[in-house]
Amino acid sequence: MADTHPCDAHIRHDLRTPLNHMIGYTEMLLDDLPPTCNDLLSPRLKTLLDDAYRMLETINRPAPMSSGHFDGLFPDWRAKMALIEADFNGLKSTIENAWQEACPDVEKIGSAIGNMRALLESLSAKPSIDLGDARSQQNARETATHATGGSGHAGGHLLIVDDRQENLELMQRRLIREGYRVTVSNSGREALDRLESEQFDVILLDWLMPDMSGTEVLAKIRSKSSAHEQPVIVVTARHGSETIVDALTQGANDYLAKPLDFPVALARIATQVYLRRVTQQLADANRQLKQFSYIDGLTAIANRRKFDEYLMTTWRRAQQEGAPVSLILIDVDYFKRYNDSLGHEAGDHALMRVAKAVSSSLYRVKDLAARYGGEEFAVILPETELADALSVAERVRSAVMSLELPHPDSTVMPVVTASLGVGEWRPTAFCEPSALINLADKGLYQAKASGRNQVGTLGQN
Ligand SMILES: Nc1nc2c(ncn2[C@@H]2O[C@H](COP(=O)(O)OP(=O)(O)OP(=O)(O)O)[C@@H](O)[C@H]2O)c(=O)[nH]1
Repeated sequence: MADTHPCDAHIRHDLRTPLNHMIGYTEMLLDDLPPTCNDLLSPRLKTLLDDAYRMLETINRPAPMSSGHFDGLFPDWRAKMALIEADFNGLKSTIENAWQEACPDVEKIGSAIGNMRALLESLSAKPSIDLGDARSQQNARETATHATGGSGHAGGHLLIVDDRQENLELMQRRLIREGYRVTVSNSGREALDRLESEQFDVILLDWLMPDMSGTEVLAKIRSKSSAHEQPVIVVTARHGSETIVDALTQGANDYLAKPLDFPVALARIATQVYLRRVTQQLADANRQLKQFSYIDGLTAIANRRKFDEYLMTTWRRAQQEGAPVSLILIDVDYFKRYNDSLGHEAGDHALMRVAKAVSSSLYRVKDLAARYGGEEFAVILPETELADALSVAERVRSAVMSLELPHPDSTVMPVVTASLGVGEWRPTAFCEPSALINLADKGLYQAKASGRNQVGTLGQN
């Protein structure tokens, strides 16, 4: 239903608040009734709920309530209020006689009814009703405090943001019973502080709050996380489509209207929790897939694609910082002969061992060993000068030879050996990584030409 005037909306909101509390506590009591007193108390609670919902219909009725005398605008309120009070008194006397312990929240229902009566009386006492008065009287009666807590199963971690303590308490208790972990904040500011250090599956955000409105809180949340990353369900007492459209266009994932229809609220919360989980799983799977796409299937070290990307990243950083980059190219000697004499499977096995020897020879996290292609490997050494690169290359050469993999057909040694080429470059603005690859390749050619199983270099650019 659309509110007819902004003042109407506020007065209706103020009237709905104690009524919603009363309905919420009554529904909870109904849910929790022990079987022994179910037959006795359940009809009384249902009658109370029916009358409360009738009152709610009247409050939501699209008649202007912001000007004129309240009794003229809402003539049947006394009769409706009296019915609710009579229902409650009957309920209370039954409970007091026998079921006090089973119904711990009955006093909360009573105090919500008391608040409702006081608000209606104060509106009725005015010569003509006025928004400012209605709000300040209600606010004076209800102090907003905050509470945190809640434990439960891994149903999801929820943050409820609402300036009304009763709203927080009601929702928190009901959601905890559904298996959620629930944290509450009584202001947008406090909620934003929490978000700095805590993660929530879903945020239930009250739209109308005094210090920082739901709109502002949502804007701040969306400046940091998308709707996929941080679902937000706006909870609004305004039923007009304008508010709902506003909330959704500002990035809310969904909305709930007050008074909360609890089963509907549960279904919507569960949907958002589920969607967030699925989105996270998808993101994890994509991350993993990306990792796999960078790994060589045979040797399990970085593949050529990773090599190309990492060399480019290293190159760009070195351009900015004026740092040197060194590269080692490694070629297994006479590997065709190895395959031919011992078989392709033995060749695969040898390549796996060589890859392990190369990567084990690197001590810094930022150094990258990759399979460059076939029986060729490469090592990228960021921020490394030629002298240091030459000693890493020597370590690699020695590690390969020390594997002592028999190579009956090699004219270098009777074991698998490798030739290595090393280059160092300080990249300037206009040169590309291919220059460094060419330099290292010339070093490799030199190593081969000089008899293999050695490190060759043409130096630095
Ligand atoms: N088993 C196996 N062999 C491979 C693999 N990739 C490339 N090779 C073989 O490696 C050999 C490389 O041969 P060449 O390029 O002639 O080089 P080489 O025999 O090492 O000779 P030099 O480089 O001059 O010492 C080829 O026979 C390829 O089939 C692989 O994944 N597994």
